[in-house]
Amino acid sequence: MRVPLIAGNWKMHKTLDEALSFVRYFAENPPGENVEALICAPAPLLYPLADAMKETAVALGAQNMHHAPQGAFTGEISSAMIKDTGASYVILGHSERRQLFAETDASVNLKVTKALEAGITPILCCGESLEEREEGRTGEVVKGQVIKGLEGISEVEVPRVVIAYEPIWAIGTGKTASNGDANEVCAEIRHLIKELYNDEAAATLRILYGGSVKPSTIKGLMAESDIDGALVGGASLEADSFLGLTRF
Ligand SMILES: O=C(CO)COP(=O)(O)O
Repeated sequence: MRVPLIAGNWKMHKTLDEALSFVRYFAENPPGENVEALICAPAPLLYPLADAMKETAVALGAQNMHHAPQGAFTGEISSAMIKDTGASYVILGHSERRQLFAETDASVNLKVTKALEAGITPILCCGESLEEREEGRTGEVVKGQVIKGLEGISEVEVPRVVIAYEPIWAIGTGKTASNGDANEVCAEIRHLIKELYNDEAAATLRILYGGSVKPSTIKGLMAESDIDGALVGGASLEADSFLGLTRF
């Protein structure tokens, strides 16, 4: 049984005060039952949030990491640093990082490998651009990103990976893939995992949809066969809205 995962990606939002008041709200208003709720916060907030979240049923994640254990990489953070904070997830290969910070499938693959080694759950992001969708290349692009992102990951480790399908054209635009279209791509990803690994890995690995998900749209998405949760930007910033996402 795959436990649904509702993950908020705060991106570059929130000061410490704002983040702590968000968490205080959760101490009083727990997320829905039988759902794993996760906030992926900016790096400077990880230590104080881990401390504040001890009282809540919400897990904590980072939004990126470097693959090297340490070194001359100004501005970067390592898997050990993330682990030290108490965070247990990391988003890797988000389309914003691929587009704005020149991340490649190869660099994302190194990060996925190192996150697993460190005992941190990687959320491997994939998704096509509008142009790629219009050219009918969605499946090819997404599968390529997943194959390359998982290169060298063993069948023992792969069930621990979370894959997030986020069509680029749906991120922050208010345009969402239809439930059926989102599910179709998630099902293709699951089928690919079965081909690359085995039935058990495909049945265990969680696949999220992301792109303008809101409390009003979560129920329909979660009713689909191959969508195991959501990776949410804008609608995860307000505590009440995030809470609504976990109660579908
Ligand atoms: O990029 C996203 C989550 O990682 C999606 O962002 P929005 O929910 O704001 O569209």
